[in-house]
Amino acid sequence: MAAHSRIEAITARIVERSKPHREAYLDRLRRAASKGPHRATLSCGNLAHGFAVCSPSEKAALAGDVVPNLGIITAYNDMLSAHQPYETFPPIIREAAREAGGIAQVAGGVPAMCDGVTQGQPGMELSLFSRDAIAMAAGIGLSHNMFDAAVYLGICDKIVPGLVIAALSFGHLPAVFIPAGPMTSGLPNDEKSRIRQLYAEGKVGRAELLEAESKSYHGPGTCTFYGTANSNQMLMEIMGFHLPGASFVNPGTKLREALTREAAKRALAITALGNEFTPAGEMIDERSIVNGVVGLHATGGSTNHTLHLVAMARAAGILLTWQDISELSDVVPLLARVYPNGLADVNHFHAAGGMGFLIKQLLKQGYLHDDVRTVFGQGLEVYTVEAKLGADGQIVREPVPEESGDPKVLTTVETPFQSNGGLKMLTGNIGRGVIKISAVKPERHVVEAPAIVFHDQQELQEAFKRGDLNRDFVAVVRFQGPKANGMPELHRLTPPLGVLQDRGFKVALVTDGRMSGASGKVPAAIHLTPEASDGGPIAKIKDGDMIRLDAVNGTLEVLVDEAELAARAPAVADLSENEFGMGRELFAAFRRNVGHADQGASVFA
Ligand SMILES: O=C(O)C(=O)C[C@H](O)[C@H](O)COP(=O)(O)O
Ligand code: SF4
Repeated sequence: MAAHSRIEAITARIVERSKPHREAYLDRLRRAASKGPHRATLSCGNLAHGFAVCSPSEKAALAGDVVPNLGIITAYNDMLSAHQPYETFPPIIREAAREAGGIAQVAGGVPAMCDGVTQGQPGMELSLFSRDAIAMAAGIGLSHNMFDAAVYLGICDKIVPGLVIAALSFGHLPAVFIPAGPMTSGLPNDEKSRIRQLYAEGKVGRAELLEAESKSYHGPGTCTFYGTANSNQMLMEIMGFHLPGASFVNPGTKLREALTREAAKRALAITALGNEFTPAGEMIDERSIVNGVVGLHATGGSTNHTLHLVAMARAAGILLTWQDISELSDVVPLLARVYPNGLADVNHFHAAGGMGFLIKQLLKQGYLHDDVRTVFGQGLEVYTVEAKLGADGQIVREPVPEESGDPKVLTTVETPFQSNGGLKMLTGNIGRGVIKISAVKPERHVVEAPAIVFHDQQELQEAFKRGDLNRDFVAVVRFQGPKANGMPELHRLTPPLGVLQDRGFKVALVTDGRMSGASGKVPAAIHLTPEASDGGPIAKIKDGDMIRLDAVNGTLEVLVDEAELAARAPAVADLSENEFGMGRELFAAFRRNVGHADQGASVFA
């Protein structure tokens, strides 16, 4: 079915805008691909180093140019529950490669930060920059140029975006992303958040809070809320980087291992040495990017992707804007209710029909481009399935049912939870920002209240503890942009602002910083650009100024006379504390060179 007319029109606009960049990108990619297989361009010395630890038969194979070699880029570490399962993946991939007549080598590792561990801590000021550092690190691994395809082991917030930027920078190579799957369900996310609010009010102690947190985050796998990490899994499947049905199968299961083996074999099958050559940079085009944005809206995905998708697209010469994202949100229905947009978690989403059901529903009314290339072949129709383990241990893929397994979690395109995706761009005299309202009650979509200005989230938390915030107000938390301090997530603001909102006060947040993909219930205008440290008007707001946040009409205004606002001297913040400690001194060049939020907050362009 042809794509929805508005989606076709927005896609065509992106194609037109991107043309010079995309054409230059594809030209570079095709020149690189023409030199493959890439080992043939290496000297004997290069090769000898590259296969020094391989077996004699592997050396003989790698010395030639007919046996495909798979590069593994791994983001394994024990800090992220989601990435810990990757410890055992390389030997499984190597064995699967051998079974398929190929070879696999770990090309390199990349760093991975758990935003849950660094949330509210100085380390969070490295989080966004870690995306581009991950892309660089993956590039270092791939630059050995020993490979005919690559598989990427990464799941969480900045890791998948960084790996996609690398995969598209090495777009002449096929790229398959291999997930490890979600943690099994523990303490429900809404119960965890209730305990957090009780702790913020001093009604429970640290022991009760730690018990609740530990019951929620209790084992290997991705945290089960629908934050940035699980939005990444959705994106990788709907954009065709995952195999069909791979995203939300729990780690440590036979099906998980079978999917890992299958992904390794599939990557070897789509190299230039075979008949289905699928270079990543040709596979991903404007339609794939639009499909990703559609999936983000249809599932109420993380606001972080208003940064990451822009940066990822740019790596393939595709220019995606917040206006595109906002206009797609206006037409794409919300079909999933997963925490923080509901009470369910990703395991419930998967059990209700998961990605196969979602893609089938969106294809039905042309919300997705079906005529796209994927690692599994041509078109998205083959993704309207559920992957299961057959009696012989092989993967079988069955068409998803017509009905949702739980209509309260995953609904049909005929009966959406909302007629739009709830991720809006905001414009006005404070600059440009974004707001996700899929988790905000309708009566809070418009907030007008006096500003209270803070220069970091700790100040707000202290004011809350002093009892100074029991009133209607808009918290303006500024000097949190990429040039100021790396644009941290300010997710620790969610409990106090949630308590005040539950007490009946009209509260909202306006910041040049970020929120977590797990944030949601409080109206928050985030990613304000230009940021306070870059001449942004947010630096001119004073305590008591009336702020009007209107998510219905997409506006954000400080209600101050234009001449007076222009005449005000911008506030200045002392950021000396943000320049050193916990590695921040290592990222000074990133703070100096990072681009605007609506350009992806990247150091690359
Ligand atoms: O968006 C994602 O995927 C996240 O990683 C979520 C946040 O970064 C949180 O920090 C982790 O959730 P909390 O335990 O509520 O702090
Ligand atoms: S989902 Fe977020 S909090 Fe959970 S392991 Fe990944 S980065 Fe850490």
